[in-house]
Amino acid sequence: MNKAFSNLTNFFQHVIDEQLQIGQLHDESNLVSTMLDMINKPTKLSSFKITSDHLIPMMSDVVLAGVNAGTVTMIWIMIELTRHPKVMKKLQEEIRTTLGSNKERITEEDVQKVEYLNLVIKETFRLHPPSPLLLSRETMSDIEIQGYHIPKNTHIKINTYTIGRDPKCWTNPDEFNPERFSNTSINYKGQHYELLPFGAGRRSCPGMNLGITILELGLLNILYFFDWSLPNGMNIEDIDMEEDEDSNVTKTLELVPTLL
Ligand code: HEM
Repeated sequence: MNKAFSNLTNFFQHVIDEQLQIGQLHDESNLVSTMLDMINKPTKLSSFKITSDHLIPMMSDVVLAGVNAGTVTMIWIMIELTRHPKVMKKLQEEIRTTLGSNKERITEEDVQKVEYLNLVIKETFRLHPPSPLLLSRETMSDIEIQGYHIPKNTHIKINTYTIGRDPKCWTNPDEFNPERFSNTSINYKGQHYELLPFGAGRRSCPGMNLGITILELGLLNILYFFDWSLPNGMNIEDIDMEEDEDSNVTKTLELVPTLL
């Protein structure tokens, strides 16, 4: 682990050095450039000041906390779409109709235009939250929950995986059915405790908006330009639906793209 972190730190330092060499500050589309720019800007005494010590930890947050959860969610979405061809067809038709034909590139402006994609994302988060136990919490005082006494300083895990499949919260909870979200205001922003893929409260995910944008942009691209099928000889029943044993669940899936 030390070796892996040391390699990662060297890599981040290399990216920073490269950016410093290019010397093009004020580029808002580039995170490293933006942070370097903030280091040089004067700040009010009372506000948070970014220094060069913050750079590598912040880059590592973005890569470690940000890349895996989005990647795993995208893989689970593709798995569920492959297992449910009618949903895949409906989604691709809606994407292609909404965005129009002959598009050369999907851009951020296209994100959030496709309502059904949002339902598919919510339904996948419900069944496959990428951080099923969230971050641990610790009780600050003795509390009583449903007759159970929980002492001060107890570590608590919130099991969003089980909540997402709880029949008290969801009708036919094991069924993948994005339409269940069509007439409800339930979203993943931390106010609805039955769906908490980004957690809730002060320690909820600060990268939610970026995570959702990356997810939508990636999915729009792969679903607009390509049709997807399982490799020859593989059937829907052969898809492994087990989560890997990991608190930050990982997953793989092999699919064959066909360019439209
Ligand atoms: C689909 C994408 C993502 C999902 C599902 C996700 C999910 C989560 C969850 C469940 C937590 C724990 C929240 C809690 O315990 O209440 C968390 C924390 C965190 N996430 Fe994300 N995340 C995503 C993307 C990102 C991105 C893109 C970034 C950064 C660019 C990011 C940065 C972080 C950080 C720094 C924390 C720790 C916050 C703290 O300790 O206070 N995440 N995320």
